[in-house]
Amino acid sequence: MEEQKAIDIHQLTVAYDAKPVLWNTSVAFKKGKLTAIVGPNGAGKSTLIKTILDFIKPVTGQIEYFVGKQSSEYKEIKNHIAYVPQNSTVDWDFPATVLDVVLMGRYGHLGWFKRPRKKDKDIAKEMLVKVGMPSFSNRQISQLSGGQRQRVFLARALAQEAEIYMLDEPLAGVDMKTEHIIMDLLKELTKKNKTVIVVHHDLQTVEEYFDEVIFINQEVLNSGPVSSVFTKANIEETYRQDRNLGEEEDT
Ligand SMILES: Nc1ncnc2c1ncn2[C@@H]1O[C@H](COP(=O)(O)OP(=O)(O)OP(=O)(O)O)[C@@H](O)[C@H]1O
Repeated sequence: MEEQKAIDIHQLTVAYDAKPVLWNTSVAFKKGKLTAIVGPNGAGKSTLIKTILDFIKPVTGQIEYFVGKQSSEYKEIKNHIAYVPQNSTVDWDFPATVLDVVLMGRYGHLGWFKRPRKKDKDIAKEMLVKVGMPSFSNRQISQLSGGQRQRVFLARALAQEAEIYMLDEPLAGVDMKTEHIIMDLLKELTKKNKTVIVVHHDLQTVEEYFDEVIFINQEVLNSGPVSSVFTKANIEETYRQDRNLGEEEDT
């Protein structure tokens, strides 16, 4: 049986200030799988995620989203995609409690009055238990460590009860215990046939953690099951210095 797609990307080119950073990229993310996006700094990994999330408009190309069977446009399915941004890109001085942040994940589920109901609060609290932070509900987010912040953002994504989860470097700067908590929760999602896409930097753990891998360096160079695609040759091709033109120009 052919595997179902969650997201299908066709010939995507994305540019900043008319300078392309992703070229003619075609790739599919499989439903119910845990996929790693790997590639060197500046390869376009975050750009790909942000384009999927409609934060950036591509120069050319299309993205199809499959929530259920039919292909849809982003605006129709946006509540079904949860996003955990890179820790470093978030303003953590913003005055909000941990529970406020996790409740933001419920926004797409709120009714006419846009006020969280008891059910939303219960789900948010349940997700804080899942990430091992039930006693942090009333803590200001500015008063959290890096690993705790990652877990709060993961709890927010889980509270959204989405179909597709996109995480940009969720393991950056976290200790081994937190890394295992995060990866166990992501695996649990795929067991419920949810799709999980992770920008990942640690090549040592790709085989242990992921089902699928996408090698990217300004274009998708290889993609498929980790068992067949995560090879030395593909790693070397992706991380070859002379490939990363964007990085070299500024140095
Ligand atoms: N807002 C922006 N304006 C202009 N150029 C940008 C912008 N964001 C990213 N870039 C450039 O686009 C290229 C791809 O960046 P991107 O953040 O997608 O890479 P990445 O693979 O996620 O890198 P990293 O592993 O370092 O996070 C880089 O050359 C970067 O300098």
